[in-house]
Amino acid sequence: MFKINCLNPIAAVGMDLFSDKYTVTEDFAQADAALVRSASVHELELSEQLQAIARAGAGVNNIPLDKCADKGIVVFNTPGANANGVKELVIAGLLLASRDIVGGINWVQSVKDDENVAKLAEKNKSKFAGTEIKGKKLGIIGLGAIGVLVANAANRLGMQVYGYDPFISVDAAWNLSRDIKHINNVEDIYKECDFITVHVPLLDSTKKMINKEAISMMKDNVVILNFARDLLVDEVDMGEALAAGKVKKYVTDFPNPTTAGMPGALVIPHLGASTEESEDNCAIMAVKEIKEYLENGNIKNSVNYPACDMGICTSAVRIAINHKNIPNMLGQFTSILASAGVNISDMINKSRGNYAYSLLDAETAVADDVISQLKAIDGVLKIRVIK
Ligand SMILES: NC(=O)C1=CN([C@@H]2O[C@H](COP(=O)(O)OP(=O)(O)OC[C@H]3O[C@@H](n4cnc5c(N)ncnc54)[C@H](O)[C@@H]3O)[C@@H](O)[C@H]2O)C=CC1
Ligand SMILES: O=C(O)C(=O)COP(=O)(O)O
Repeated sequence: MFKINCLNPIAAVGMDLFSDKYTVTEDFAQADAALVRSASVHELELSEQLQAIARAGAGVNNIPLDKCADKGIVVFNTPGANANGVKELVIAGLLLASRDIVGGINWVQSVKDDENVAKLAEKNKSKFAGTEIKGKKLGIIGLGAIGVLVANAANRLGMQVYGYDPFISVDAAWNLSRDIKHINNVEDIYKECDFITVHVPLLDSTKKMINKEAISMMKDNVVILNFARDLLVDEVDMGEALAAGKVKKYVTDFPNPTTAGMPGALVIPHLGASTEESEDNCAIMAVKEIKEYLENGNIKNSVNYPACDMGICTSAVRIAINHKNIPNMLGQFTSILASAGVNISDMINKSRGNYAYSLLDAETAVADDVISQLKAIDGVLKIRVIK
């Protein structure tokens, strides 16, 4: 029986995929695998029993990836599963920044009991007038699952779209409309665009990428949208740029003590992925990843271990070994098995950075002391007999 812990509520349509071989535990310390959305895993103790964590979503900055890898815990995310939800909110953000829809709605509430509300509206509506997005220049930093959808949608709404992503994947490039202007230097986005939206992961290399220096290169009255992570933007610099009138609006999906009351900021309570469809898509993908890993040892969409697929085990035994990516690991595995008279029918070994993963299928049962010998090899982080 596998024990699953949910650190956040996970959509039922995903949880329902767990068969009667699984049970849900309230206790993270007892779990074989955990599901999480934005809850932080950084402070949690990682038990020996924990095999996998699946992030039902894209950003994995709430999970200590290297610490997990070092304990042989495979971390997954669900690439693209919530991208449409975010894209739609970004389009809403473009519109909310262009016309004072929020101010107008709040104003109506302030006169809602006046019987002349209709006349008052006609008299006051010019205070909330704005501009259209058609024809304006939109710069997109990060053309992954979300950036590409935003680019194509904004293009269809008549915007001139500029895209920057030095690490764009082949798939993303294929999906990008040919109308998107390919930018090689992010400064060209800063200098040219009326709207700039950021869709990169939070990494050391991207932290505070939108700062005083970047903003100083931008057009006056620029609108900046951040549906990626608050720490990508130096929000103290942002507050100053809004106060100085350099930035017209800062649309962010991340309330915090700096942004929540910031004049000129439109702050949304992290709703990008909070749609029924995105929540369902993420839950289904995350649960399938965990099941495939626990039941067959196969790894798909991991962010700290290599992809690895040896199908379903048809031999007597399957052993999964999470280990360091150092020389002679396979040599040691095979010689220990050979000395024990175990014939290997199939095997696979994949590496990613400092970590590697091996699956070995054997034709006969493998004794516990042989597994103990494998476990004792220097560089082995975790070992499981799956079947
Ligand atoms: N507001 C919300 O609810 C949500 C927010 N997010 C955030 O959005 C981020 C992006 O999500 P996805 O598009 O699904 O991820 P993704 O991994 O598909 O795309 C990220 C893209 O950023 C690019 N990139 C990395 N460093 C870059 C740099 N320095 N300059 C330009 N491009 C760079 C990568 O090459 C990749 O193409 C996530 O990491 C997460 O933080 C994601 C989903 C929901
Ligand atoms: O997928 C992401 O990166 C998100 O930011 C979505 O977060 P959530 O699952 O809505 O807490």
